[in-house]
Amino acid sequence: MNADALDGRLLFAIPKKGRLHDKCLELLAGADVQFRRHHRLDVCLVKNHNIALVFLPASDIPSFVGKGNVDLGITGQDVILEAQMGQYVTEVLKLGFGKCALQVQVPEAGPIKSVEDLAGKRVVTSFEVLAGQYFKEVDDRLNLQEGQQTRIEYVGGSVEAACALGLADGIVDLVESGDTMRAAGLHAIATVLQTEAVLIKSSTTKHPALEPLIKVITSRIAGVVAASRYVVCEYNIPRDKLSQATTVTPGRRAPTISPLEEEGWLAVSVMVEKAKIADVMDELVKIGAEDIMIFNLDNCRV
Ligand SMILES: Nc1ncnc2c1ncn2[C@@H]1O[C@H](COP(=O)(O)OP(=O)(O)OP(=O)(O)O)[C@@H](O)[C@H]1O
Ligand SMILES: O=P(O)(O)OC[C@H]1O[C@H](OP(=O)(O)OP(=O)(O)O)[C@H](O)[C@@H]1O
Repeated sequence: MNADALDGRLLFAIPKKGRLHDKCLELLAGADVQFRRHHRLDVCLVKNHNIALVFLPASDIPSFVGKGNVDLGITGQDVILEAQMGQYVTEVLKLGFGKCALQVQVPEAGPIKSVEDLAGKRVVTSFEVLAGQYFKEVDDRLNLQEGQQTRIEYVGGSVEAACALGLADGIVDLVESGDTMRAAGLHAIATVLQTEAVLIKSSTTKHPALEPLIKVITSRIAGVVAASRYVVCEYNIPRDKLSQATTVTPGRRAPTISPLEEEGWLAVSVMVEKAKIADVMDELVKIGAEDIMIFNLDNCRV
C-alpha cells in the first residue's frame, strides 16, 4: 500500500497483539467498521468509512496519538501515563475492558511487609516512569539521601521472575486476577494506579476536518460499550408493589411501565447494569415480581 492510499483518511491505532487486541476487534465489529487485514500487514483500509487502521504495540500508541501521527487510538491508561503523554492526548471514552491495577509486589514469605520496608532497595519493572515517580515520593517522605534511594531497573517482560532470580527485592507490575503474582510467590503491598482501556485522540488535532468522523466512530463505540454493560430486565409486578420494585430498578432515565391484560398487574421493562443483575433479580423476587426475564443487548445508543 502506498502513502497516497492513506491520504485524507482518519488513522486509527489498534493494539496489534496482547491483552487488548481481541477486545478491540470485537469493538470494531460491533461498530460495523469493516476491514480485512492482510497477513502481517499493520496498516489496512476500512471498506465502509474513510478510515485506515494502524496496528501498533499498545505501548507505542500514546506517542503516535500524542504527536498527531495518528488521529485516534485505543490503549491502556497505564501506558499513556508511562509514556508521559497525558497532556498530549484526550481521553474520549472509557472502554470497560483491560481493567487491572499496577501494584508493588514482594515475596510472600520474605521480610518486606510495606513500601517503606522496600524503599532504598531494588525494584524491577516494565513501568520505569510510574514506578520511579511512586518511589521518589516514598523516598522523599522517608528523607532518603542520594545513594540510599530506591533503585528502579527496567525489564521488558517476565517481571515476576525478578525476585526469584535474585535480581530484585520487589517488583511493580500489572495485576488482574492475581494468578501470575501468586504463581510467582508474590503478594501486593501497594497499588500505584488502577487502569482500563480507553479511546484517545490527539489533544491538538492536525486534521480538524476529521472531527465529524471521530464523533461518529466514538458514538458507535460508546453504543457497543454500553450494550456490554447493560441488560434489559422485564418483569410482571402487582400494581401495589410497583413503587418498591422501581426503587430497585429505576432504569437509566425511568422504567417503561405497561398494563397487563390481567387486572391489578403491570409489566416493567428497564435497563440494569449487568454486574448488578443477579442481586436485582433476588430483590425483585422478594418484592413479588414474577416472570423476570433478562435480555442481552447487541448494540444501543444511550
Ligand atoms: N492481566 C491483564 N488484565 C487486563 N488488562 C491487562 C492485563 N495485562 C495488561 N493489560 C492491559 O493491556 C495493556 C497491554 O498489555 P500486554 O501485556 O498485552 O502488552 P503487550 O502487547 O504484551 O506488550 P506491548 O505493550 O509491548 O505491545 C497493558 O498496558 C494494560 O493496560
Ligand atoms: O493477574 P493476572 O490475571 O495473572 O494478570 C497479570 C499478568 O498479565 C499481564 O501479562 P500478560 O499475561 O498479558 O503477558 P506479558 O507478561 O507477556 O505481557 C501482566 O504483565 C501480568 O503478568
